[in-house]
Amino acid sequence: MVEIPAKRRLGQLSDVEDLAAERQPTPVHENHASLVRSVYQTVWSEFCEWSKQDFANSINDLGMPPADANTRVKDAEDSDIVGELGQLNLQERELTTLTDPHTIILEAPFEPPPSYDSCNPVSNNHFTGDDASHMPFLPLADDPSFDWKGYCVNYKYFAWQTKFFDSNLHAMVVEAARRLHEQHGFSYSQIDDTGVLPLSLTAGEDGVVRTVRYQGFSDWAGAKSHPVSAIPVQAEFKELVSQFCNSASCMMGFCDQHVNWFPMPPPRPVSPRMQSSDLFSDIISPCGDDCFIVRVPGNIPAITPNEIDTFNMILDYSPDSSPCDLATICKKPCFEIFKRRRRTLSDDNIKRRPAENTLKRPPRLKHTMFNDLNSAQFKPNAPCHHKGPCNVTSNCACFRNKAHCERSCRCDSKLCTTPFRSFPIHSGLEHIQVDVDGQAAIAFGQKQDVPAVRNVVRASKLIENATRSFAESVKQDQYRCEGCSNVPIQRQLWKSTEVKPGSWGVGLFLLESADPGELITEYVGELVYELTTESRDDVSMHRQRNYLFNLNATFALDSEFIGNESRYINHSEDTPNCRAQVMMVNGDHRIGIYAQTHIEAGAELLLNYGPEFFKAT
Ligand SMILES: C[S@@+](CC[C@H](N)C(=O)[O-])C[C@H]1O[C@@H](n2cnc3c(N)ncnc32)[C@H](O)[C@@H]1O
Repeated sequence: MVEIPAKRRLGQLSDVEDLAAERQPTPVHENHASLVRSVYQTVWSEFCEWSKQDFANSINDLGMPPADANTRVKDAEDSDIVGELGQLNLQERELTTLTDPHTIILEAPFEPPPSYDSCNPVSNNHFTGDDASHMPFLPLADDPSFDWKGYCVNYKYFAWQTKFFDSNLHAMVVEAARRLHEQHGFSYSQIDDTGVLPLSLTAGEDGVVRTVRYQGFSDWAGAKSHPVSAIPVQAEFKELVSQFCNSASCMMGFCDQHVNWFPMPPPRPVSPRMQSSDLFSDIISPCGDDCFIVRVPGNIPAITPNEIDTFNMILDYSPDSSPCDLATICKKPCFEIFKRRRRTLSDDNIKRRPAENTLKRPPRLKHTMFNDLNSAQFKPNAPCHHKGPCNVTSNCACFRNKAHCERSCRCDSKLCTTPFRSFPIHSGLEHIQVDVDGQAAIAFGQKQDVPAVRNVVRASKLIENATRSFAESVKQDQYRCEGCSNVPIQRQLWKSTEVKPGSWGVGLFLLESADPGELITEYVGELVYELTTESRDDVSMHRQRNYLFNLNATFALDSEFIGNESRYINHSEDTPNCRAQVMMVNGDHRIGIYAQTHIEAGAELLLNYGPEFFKAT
């Protein structure tokens, strides 16, 4: 019998995977490694057997009859057709049967087009930091004038030496892990601890549990189901949660930029607050014929222990989810899930959530104030009066205090950075900010360095006046903040554009007109550190095409490999019609492209890249 280490005992569980491990029967084999080896070997031989047939089918799909065991692939030296075009004879069984060889000589009547790399479309910045030390491929390998030796200095390995992803190997490892987990009660870390499988399941970013999600798999019937869903939900849960962005001000789902900086805290079990009958009130329409609101649950079929575990785990963390949602996750009919929930969570033990209008208001502070963990050292900033964003150039207190803007900086009028607009009123206070719907007013006092001045103004008369004059000011467009481009950037209110041949290679053209100061688009790409900027520069300098944008003291934005249409905006020193501006948006620096003059629909967008750009390339 294998001893479960003390830290894995119930009541001291640190994570979901441990929980999953606890729910499984204790492994009965003395030697984990030999069991893992034997399961992996079985999977391996099943897979190889299947892949032979799969290979034959693939060849068949290409129009060739499947090769039999006697088929011999011709050696290169046997062949008299190597390097020549031939006609494929589909009637023949031999793999290399090509007939009627002839050579075609193409005379190139035009210059080859400049080589373009593919660029994946994205709508927001992605954090890359530094490129890995392995090189995916040698760029410009067919260009003798490229200094490939100099370029290689930036890397230690070729990717195939260290990071070669063999999807067949992944499929086998995942299937072996599934069998070990489901049939023998192994957790992922127990499997990894044996060191038998050729790939680690849990090794952070490179662990199969994570990378398997991005892989395409062949349709191997040997795996019980698709390998991704074959991973037991219990073990995947913690991994999945960590993929969500935990930045309160980020508006992107599956945000790639903050995930490493603001990791989600580990999930914690939640007490149920809804009795079974309460669940009906949340459903607007049935999810299908099996929905619990239309079908009376009768006898329900038995389910496997693993399915029960999955169901229990989801109830632990999300007990008040609708049965319709639970049914989708558990892949079971909705009425069945409802019945199981009622059986598992008895109404007698559920303390109902009070109806909304009986909710007790939490005690309020008398005044809304800053709440800083290090309050003794905390010095609120005076609002900025400089032009442009809070950055290294402005060197203002917001910038020096880092992230201070996100919490407190509501810049002075004409520089506001949130959905608030500022305007003066005659109230003895410096100015009042009213939100765009005119719902609330916040007063700023004369002395911004006293925290208490950020009181919510309670005098309803004042709010009423403020709201009225705000509405008037908006109508008259008097207080339009020229520098306030955060709202359009946050909401990605981009203009329609078109990419087509422009003044230099490909360019970007407006499809609708833009007025001065209007946001046209955001320059997005990879956030990279300086070292990576330098190594990427080797290629862009050689090609004379560069998509790097200096963002701040730490990062550059590179839209060479991922980006949006803004990467095609060409340069003009004398007649630029748009300008780039680095904005601090909810704590992140982002680059907005704004109209500098009135731009008619159809015009090419032109930006002044600045004096350094063409010196560098
Ligand atoms: C951000 S990209 C602009 C899109 C680029 N035209 C393309 O085809 O992908 C910047 C590159 O465009 C070219 N470029 C843009 N404006 C230029 C100009 N006024 N003079 C020379 N080259 C220019 C340079 O090769 C520069 O490195």
